[in-house]
Amino acid sequence: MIELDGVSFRYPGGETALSDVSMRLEAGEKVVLLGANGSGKSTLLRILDALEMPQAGTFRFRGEAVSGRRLRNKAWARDFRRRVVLLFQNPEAMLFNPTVHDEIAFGLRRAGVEGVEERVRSWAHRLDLSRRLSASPLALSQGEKQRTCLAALLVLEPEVLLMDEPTSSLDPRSTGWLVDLLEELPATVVTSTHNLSLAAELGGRALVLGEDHRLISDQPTAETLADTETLYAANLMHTHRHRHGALEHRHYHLHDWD
Ligand SMILES: Nc1ncnc2c1ncn2[C@@H]1O[C@H](COP(=O)(O)OP(=O)(O)OP(=O)(O)O)[C@@H](O)[C@H]1O
Repeated sequence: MIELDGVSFRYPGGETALSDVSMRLEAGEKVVLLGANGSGKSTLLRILDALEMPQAGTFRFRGEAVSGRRLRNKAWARDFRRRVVLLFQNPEAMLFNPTVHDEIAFGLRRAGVEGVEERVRSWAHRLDLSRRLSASPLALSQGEKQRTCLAALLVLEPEVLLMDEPTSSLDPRSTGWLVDLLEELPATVVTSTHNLSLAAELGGRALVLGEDHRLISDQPTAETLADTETLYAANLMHTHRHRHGALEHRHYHLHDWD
Protein backbone atom coordinates (compact mmCIF):
# COMPACT_ATOMS: atom_id res chain seq x y z
CA MET A 1 0.00 0.00 0.00
CA ILE A 2 2.91 2.34 0.81
CA GLU A 3 6.34 2.07 -0.79
CA LEU A 4 9.34 4.31 -0.23
CA ASP A 5 12.36 3.77 -2.44
CA GLY A 6 15.65 5.54 -1.73
CA VAL A 7 13.93 8.57 -0.19
CA SER A 8 16.18 11.45 0.92
CA PHE A 9 15.06 14.80 2.21
CA ARG A 10 16.66 18.07 3.27
CA TYR A 11 14.78 21.14 4.53
CA PRO A 12 15.55 24.36 2.62
CA GLY A 13 18.82 25.68 3.96
CA GLY A 14 18.99 22.82 6.49
CA GLU A 15 20.92 19.63 7.03
CA THR A 16 19.86 16.22 5.71
CA ALA A 17 16.75 15.07 7.59
CA LEU A 18 16.29 11.67 5.89
CA SER A 19 18.81 9.67 3.94
CA ASP A 20 18.09 6.87 1.45
CA VAL A 21 15.06 5.40 3.23
CA SER A 22 13.33 2.41 1.61
CA MET A 23 10.43 0.47 3.10
CA ARG A 24 7.05 -1.04 2.34
CA LEU A 25 3.87 -1.06 4.43
CA GLU A 26 1.02 -3.48 3.79
CA ALA A 27 -2.63 -2.57 4.35
CA GLY A 28 -3.65 -2.87 8.00
CA GLU A 29 -0.11 -3.12 9.41
CA LYS A 30 0.61 -1.44 12.75
CA VAL A 31 4.15 -0.10 12.74
CA VAL A 32 6.08 1.83 15.37
CA LEU A 33 8.70 4.37 14.24
CA LEU A 34 11.60 4.73 16.66
CA GLY A 35 14.50 7.17 16.67
CA ALA A 36 16.26 9.69 18.88
CA ASN A 37 15.44 13.43 18.78
CA GLY A 38 16.24 14.84 15.35
CA SER A 39 16.65 11.44 13.65
CA GLY A 40 13.88 12.27 11.15
CA LYS A 41 10.70 10.64 12.51
CA SER A 42 8.46 13.70 11.98
CA THR A 43 9.99 14.28 8.56
CA LEU A 44 9.27 10.71 7.49
CA LEU A 45 5.65 11.06 8.64
CA ARG A 46 5.34 14.39 6.79
CA ILE A 47 6.57 12.72 3.60
CA LEU A 48 4.08 9.86 4.03
CA ASP A 49 1.37 12.53 4.44
CA ALA A 50 2.66 14.30 1.29
CA LEU A 51 3.32 17.53 3.21
CA GLU A 52 6.93 17.35 2.01
CA MET A 53 8.25 15.98 -1.28
CA PRO A 54 11.56 14.08 -1.17
CA GLN A 55 14.41 15.52 -3.26
CA ALA A 56 15.50 11.99 -4.14
CA GLY A 57 13.70 8.66 -4.34
CA THR A 58 10.02 7.84 -4.73
CA PHE A 59 6.95 7.52 -2.53
CA ARG A 60 4.15 5.36 -3.93
CA PHE A 61 0.68 5.07 -2.46
CA ARG A 62 -1.51 2.25 -3.78
CA GLY A 63 0.96 1.86 -6.64
CA GLU A 64 0.85 5.52 -7.72
CA ALA A 65 3.82 7.86 -7.36
CA VAL A 66 2.94 10.76 -5.04
CA SER A 67 4.40 13.88 -6.64
CA GLY A 68 3.87 17.64 -6.61
CA ARG A 69 2.26 17.35 -10.04
CA ARG A 70 -0.26 14.74 -8.83
CA LEU A 71 -1.11 16.80 -5.77
CA ARG A 72 -1.90 19.82 -7.94
CA ASN A 73 -4.77 17.73 -9.30
CA LYS A 74 -7.39 18.85 -6.75
CA ALA A 75 -9.57 15.73 -6.97
CA TRP A 76 -6.53 13.47 -6.51
CA ALA A 77 -5.26 15.53 -3.58
CA ARG A 78 -8.69 15.55 -1.88
CA ASP A 79 -8.93 11.78 -2.22
CA PHE A 80 -5.38 11.29 -0.88
CA ARG A 81 -6.06 13.62 2.09
CA ARG A 82 -9.15 11.62 3.05
CA ARG A 83 -7.30 8.30 2.80
CA VAL A 84 -4.07 9.35 4.53
CA VAL A 85 -4.11 11.49 7.68
CA LEU A 86 -1.49 12.74 10.14
CA LEU A 87 -1.92 13.49 13.83
CA PHE A 88 0.62 16.24 14.54
CA GLN A 89 2.88 16.17 17.56
CA ASN A 90 1.37 19.47 18.70
CA PRO A 91 -2.45 19.24 18.68
CA GLU A 92 -2.85 23.05 18.79
CA ALA A 93 -1.55 23.14 15.21
CA MET A 94 -4.71 21.33 14.09
CA LEU A 95 -7.41 23.07 16.16
CA PHE A 96 -9.13 26.08 14.64
CA ASN A 97 -12.92 25.56 14.95
CA PRO A 98 -15.08 27.26 17.64
CA THR A 99 -16.28 23.99 19.21
CA VAL A 100 -15.15 20.39 19.58
CA HIS A 101 -18.24 19.36 17.62
CA ASP A 102 -17.31 21.59 14.65
CA GLU A 103 -13.73 20.43 14.83
CA ILE A 104 -14.78 16.79 14.44
CA ALA A 105 -17.39 17.66 11.78
CA PHE A 106 -15.09 19.89 9.72
CA GLY A 107 -13.55 17.29 7.39
CA LEU A 108 -16.87 15.49 6.89
CA ARG A 109 -18.65 18.71 5.93
CA ARG A 110 -15.87 19.60 3.52
CA ALA A 111 -16.06 16.15 1.94
CA GLY A 112 -19.85 16.54 1.59
CA VAL A 113 -20.44 13.26 3.45
CA GLU A 114 -23.94 12.21 4.60
CA GLY A 115 -24.87 11.65 8.25
CA VAL A 116 -22.38 14.11 9.75
CA GLU A 117 -24.22 14.42 13.07
CA GLU A 118 -24.40 10.69 13.73
CA ARG A 119 -20.74 10.13 12.86
CA VAL A 120 -19.57 13.05 15.02
CA ARG A 121 -21.53 11.73 18.02
CA SER A 122 -20.31 8.19 17.52
CA TRP A 123 -16.61 9.18 17.39
CA ALA A 124 -17.01 11.68 20.23
CA HIS A 125 -18.42 8.83 22.29
CA ARG A 126 -15.57 6.45 21.35
CA LEU A 127 -13.02 9.10 22.27
CA ASP A 128 -14.75 10.05 25.51
CA LEU A 129 -15.54 13.57 24.30
CA SER A 130 -19.36 13.46 24.42
CA ARG A 131 -19.53 15.89 27.33
CA ARG A 132 -17.13 18.32 25.65
CA LEU A 133 -18.83 18.72 22.26
CA SER A 134 -19.88 22.34 22.84
CA ALA A 135 -16.59 23.38 24.48
CA SER A 136 -13.98 25.46 22.70
CA PRO A 137 -11.06 23.17 21.70
CA LEU A 138 -8.71 25.74 23.20
CA ALA A 139 -10.30 25.26 26.64
CA LEU A 140 -9.46 21.54 26.69
CA SER A 141 -6.65 19.76 28.48
CA GLN A 142 -3.71 18.58 26.34
CA GLY A 143 -5.00 15.01 26.33
CA GLU A 144 -8.51 16.14 25.36
CA LYS A 145 -7.05 18.28 22.56
CA GLN A 146 -5.14 15.26 21.31
CA ARG A 147 -8.29 13.11 21.41
CA THR A 148 -10.29 15.83 19.59
CA CYS A 149 -7.69 15.91 16.81
CA LEU A 150 -7.76 12.14 16.62
CA ALA A 151 -11.59 12.11 16.44
CA ALA A 152 -11.46 14.70 13.64
CA LEU A 153 -9.17 12.36 11.68
CA LEU A 154 -10.79 9.02 12.49
CA VAL A 155 -14.27 10.28 11.60
CA LEU A 156 -12.97 10.36 7.99
CA GLU A 157 -12.31 6.58 8.25
CA PRO A 158 -8.81 6.90 6.78
CA GLU A 159 -6.86 4.00 5.29
CA VAL A 160 -3.58 5.25 6.73
CA LEU A 161 -3.24 6.91 10.13
CA LEU A 162 0.12 8.53 10.89
CA MET A 163 0.70 9.66 14.49
CA ASP A 164 3.63 11.78 15.63
CA GLU A 165 4.44 11.09 19.31
CA PRO A 166 0.76 10.76 20.27
CA THR A 167 1.44 9.49 23.77
CA SER A 168 3.47 12.50 24.91
CA SER A 169 0.39 14.34 26.22
CA LEU A 170 -1.70 11.33 27.21
CA ASP A 171 -1.99 10.02 30.75
CA PRO A 172 -1.74 6.25 31.37
CA ARG A 173 -5.51 5.74 31.04
CA SER A 174 -5.71 7.56 27.69
CA THR A 175 -2.57 5.78 26.49
CA GLY A 176 -4.14 2.41 27.36
CA TRP A 177 -7.24 3.46 25.53
CA LEU A 178 -5.20 4.47 22.44
CA VAL A 179 -3.47 1.08 22.43
CA ASP A 180 -6.87 -0.67 22.54
CA LEU A 181 -8.18 1.54 19.74
CA LEU A 182 -5.19 0.69 17.54
CA GLU A 183 -5.98 -3.01 17.90
CA GLU A 184 -9.51 -2.49 16.60
CA LEU A 185 -8.67 -0.06 13.80
CA PRO A 186 -8.61 -1.59 10.30
CA ALA A 187 -6.31 1.23 9.02
CA THR A 188 -2.57 0.99 8.42
CA VAL A 189 -1.03 2.87 11.36
CA VAL A 190 2.46 4.32 11.78
CA THR A 191 3.16 5.74 15.25
CA SER A 192 6.37 7.52 16.13
CA THR A 193 7.73 7.47 19.64
CA HIS A 194 10.94 7.45 21.59
CA ASN A 195 9.17 5.73 24.46
CA LEU A 196 10.55 2.21 24.17
CA SER A 197 8.37 0.85 26.94
CA LEU A 198 5.29 1.49 24.76
CA ALA A 199 6.79 0.42 21.44
CA ALA A 200 5.54 -3.19 21.50
CA GLU A 201 2.00 -2.04 22.23
CA LEU A 202 2.01 0.50 19.40
CA GLY A 203 3.08 -1.88 16.66
CA GLY A 204 4.25 -5.41 15.93
CA ARG A 205 6.87 -4.13 13.53
CA ALA A 206 9.47 -1.47 14.36
CA LEU A 207 11.31 0.88 12.03
CA VAL A 208 14.37 2.50 13.61
CA LEU A 209 15.93 5.70 12.30
CA GLY A 210 19.56 6.26 13.22
CA GLU A 211 21.13 9.62 14.01
CA ASP A 212 22.56 9.55 10.48
CA HIS A 213 18.88 9.76 9.30
CA ARG A 214 19.01 6.30 7.71
CA LEU A 215 16.66 3.43 8.42
CA ILE A 216 18.95 1.19 10.45
CA SER A 217 16.48 -1.53 11.40
CA ASP A 218 13.15 -2.94 10.20
CA GLN A 219 12.07 -6.05 12.10
CA PRO A 220 9.47 -7.33 14.57
CA THR A 221 9.28 -4.97 17.56
CA ALA A 222 10.10 -7.74 20.05
CA GLU A 223 13.36 -8.41 18.19
CA THR A 224 14.21 -4.71 18.03
CA LEU A 225 13.71 -4.33 21.77
CA ALA A 226 16.11 -7.21 22.39
CA ASP A 227 18.63 -5.80 19.90
CA THR A 228 20.73 -3.66 22.24
CA GLU A 229 23.32 -3.01 19.53
CA THR A 230 20.74 -1.30 17.29
CA LEU A 231 19.15 0.59 20.19
CA TYR A 232 22.55 1.79 21.33
CA ALA A 233 23.52 2.82 17.77
CA ALA A 234 20.24 4.75 17.44
CA ASN A 235 20.93 6.47 20.76
CA LEU A 236 17.74 4.99 22.19
CA MET A 237 19.74 3.52 25.01
CA HIS A 238 22.64 4.84 27.06
CA THR A 239 24.96 3.83 29.84
CA HIS A 240 25.45 5.76 33.02
CA ARG A 241 27.19 5.38 36.31
CA HIS A 242 25.49 4.21 39.48
CA ARG A 243 26.78 4.44 43.00
CA HIS A 244 25.86 1.95 45.71
CA GLY A 245 27.78 3.19 48.75
CA ALA A 246 31.44 3.05 47.83
CA LEU A 247 30.80 0.81 44.82
CA GLU A 248 30.42 2.34 41.41
CA HIS A 249 29.29 0.46 38.30
CA ARG A 250 27.70 1.09 34.89
CA HIS A 251 24.23 0.13 33.70
CA TYR A 252 22.58 0.16 30.32
CA HIS A 253 19.37 2.14 30.35
CA LEU A 254 16.57 2.38 27.85
CA HIS A 255 15.50 5.92 27.01
CA ASP A 256 11.86 5.34 27.80
CA TRP A 257 10.65 8.75 28.85
CA ASP A 258 8.45 10.88 26.67
N1 LIG B 1 11.37 23.04 9.43
C1 LIG B 1 12.64 22.64 9.47
N2 LIG B 1 13.62 23.36 8.89
C2 LIG B 1 14.92 22.97 8.92
N3 LIG B 1 15.33 21.83 9.52
C3 LIG B 1 14.40 21.07 10.11
C4 LIG B 1 13.01 21.42 10.12
N4 LIG B 1 12.33 20.46 10.80
C5 LIG B 1 13.24 19.54 11.18
N5 LIG B 1 14.48 19.90 10.76
C6 LIG B 1 15.72 19.12 10.97
O1 LIG B 1 15.56 17.86 10.35
C7 LIG B 1 16.09 16.82 11.16
C8 LIG B 1 15.01 15.79 11.47
O2 LIG B 1 14.02 16.40 12.27
P1 LIG B 1 12.67 15.68 12.71
O3 LIG B 1 11.80 16.71 13.35
O4 LIG B 1 12.13 14.93 11.53
O5 LIG B 1 13.20 14.63 13.78
P2 LIG B 1 12.41 13.79 14.89
O6 LIG B 1 13.04 12.43 14.89
O7 LIG B 1 10.95 13.86 14.65
O8 LIG B 1 12.79 14.55 16.22
P3 LIG B 1 11.98 14.69 17.65
O9 LIG B 1 12.02 13.34 18.32
O10 LIG B 1 12.82 15.69 18.39
O11 LIG B 1 10.59 15.17 17.34
C9 LIG B 1 16.66 17.51 12.40
O12 LIG B 1 18.05 17.67 12.18
C10 LIG B 1 15.96 18.84 12.44
O13 LIG B 1 16.77 19.82 13.01
